[in-house]
Amino acid sequence: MRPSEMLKDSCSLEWQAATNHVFCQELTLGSLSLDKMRIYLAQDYTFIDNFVRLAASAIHHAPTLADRLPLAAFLGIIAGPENTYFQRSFDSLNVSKEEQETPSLLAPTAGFQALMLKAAQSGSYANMVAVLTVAEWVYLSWTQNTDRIDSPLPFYFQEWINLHEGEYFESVVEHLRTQLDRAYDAADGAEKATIADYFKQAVTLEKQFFDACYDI
Ligand SMILES: Cc1ncc(CO)c(N)n1
Repeated sequence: MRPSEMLKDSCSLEWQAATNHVFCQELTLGSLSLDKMRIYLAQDYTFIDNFVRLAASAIHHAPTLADRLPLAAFLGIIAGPENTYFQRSFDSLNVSKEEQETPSLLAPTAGFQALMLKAAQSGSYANMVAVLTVAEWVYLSWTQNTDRIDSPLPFYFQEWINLHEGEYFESVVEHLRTQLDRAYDAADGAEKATIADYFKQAVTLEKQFFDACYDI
């Protein structure tokens, strides 16, 4: 079995909770309250900032140019179309400049920030790709797990789905999983335990990140 599959299976309850979350179901059905979407997007924009920094560290630590380039190309999507998506959504949903730029961080957002920083500062490529793989694979999985409706969704729902499904995004997740598989295979016992810990913490935070939008 691929190490990435084994890591996923070792926290399957948390994985199911994150990838079948009511937030994702409501978003894809168009029934998600706009207040929850505003909270989510403002929190997630700070997640994206830390994701870009962690991905940049991973790009630096990847073994070869061939390993580096797919993540570098993906950062271009985040810096381009995904960033524009956030700006257009903030405008359309009337999220204030203050909420966009300096929202008070909810606990899972702060937790993710700390985990990403810790992974980057560990200097271990394996730890970095463990967190990055979870972030993208959980999103691919929820787009695959959710139901769709025939009538058109507002762009701030539809484009968030589009950014996390399809052939290109599947190739990003496959690249990250392959990087994680190799780094895990090359790790010793203690390092493997650390990688598994990063993986599970990230999955738990993904679930809590959605939960937090309902707690306010
Ligand atoms: C919290 C979170 N996890 C994963 C993704 C996917 O990039 C995201 N945008 N936000």
